Amino acid sequence: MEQTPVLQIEELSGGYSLGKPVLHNINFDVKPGEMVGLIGLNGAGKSTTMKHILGLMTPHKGVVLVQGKTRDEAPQIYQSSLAFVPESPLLYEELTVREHLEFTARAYGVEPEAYRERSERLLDLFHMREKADSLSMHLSKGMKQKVMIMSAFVARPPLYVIDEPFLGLDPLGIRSLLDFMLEMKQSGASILLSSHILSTIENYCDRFIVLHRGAVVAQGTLGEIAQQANAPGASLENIFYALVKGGE
Ligand SMILES: Nc1ncnc2c1ncn2[C@@H]1O[C@H](COP(=O)(O)OP(=O)(O)OP(=O)(O)O)[C@@H](O)[C@H]1O
Repeated sequence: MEQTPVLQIEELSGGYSLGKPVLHNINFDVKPGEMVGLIGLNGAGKSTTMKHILGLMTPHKGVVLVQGKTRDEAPQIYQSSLAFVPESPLLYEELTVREHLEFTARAYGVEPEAYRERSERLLDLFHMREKADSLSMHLSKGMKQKVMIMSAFVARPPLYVIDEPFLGLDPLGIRSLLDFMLEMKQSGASILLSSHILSTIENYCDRFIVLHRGAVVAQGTLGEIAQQANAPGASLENIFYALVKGGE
């Protein structure tokens, strides 16, 4: 049976000014338990797509549905159904790591018992226990990124929107993140992940959306996009190259 998507993007055109759209007629969805990779060159429109999903930008045309509703139809359900990990960490300098986790847990209405269990596990998993009571302004770049990631995972929403999370993480952090995303996926969560590290995401994502100059030029499983690129059996990197070369 077809599962109802957690995220549906239908005919989305949008951007920063009405006369100059950045996204052109984008269609894709993310179903429960799926990890979908959003890939594209610098400036292809990945972050802009994510900003539309988060409701930070208004579509010029088309809709974004989370759990079947637009943000205007059900703002509270929409907002509490997703967590975002931005490309660059945005933290409150004078809050500690633990305070960030508590703050997010409260905002998402996480029960205290669940919060304790989740936060303890995340502190261990991301090797941040030693820094749990440090102010965020005293953390390294990678540690700040870890706080953003841990905050999203403490909330446990049905949909994670994750923008280039690997930059700045050490190899252990990357592995912890990938393993934890797999665990969330297995428990039914949906993940939309953008990254340029194609060799890393190739084996983790169920499907890929290839954006080029603001339009979807291919989407599907690795095998499906390989067919679309006329590159059967190729690696994600070579498929991607075949899809976007020429357009440059
Ligand atoms: N705040 C902004 N105001 C106007 N134009 C913007 C703004 N942010 C991005 N753009 C433009 O929108 C287009 C898409 O940018 P976007 O940030 O979505 O790309 P991206 O795929 O996330 O790229 P990257 O891989 O570099 O993060 C680019 O042409 C960019 O110049």
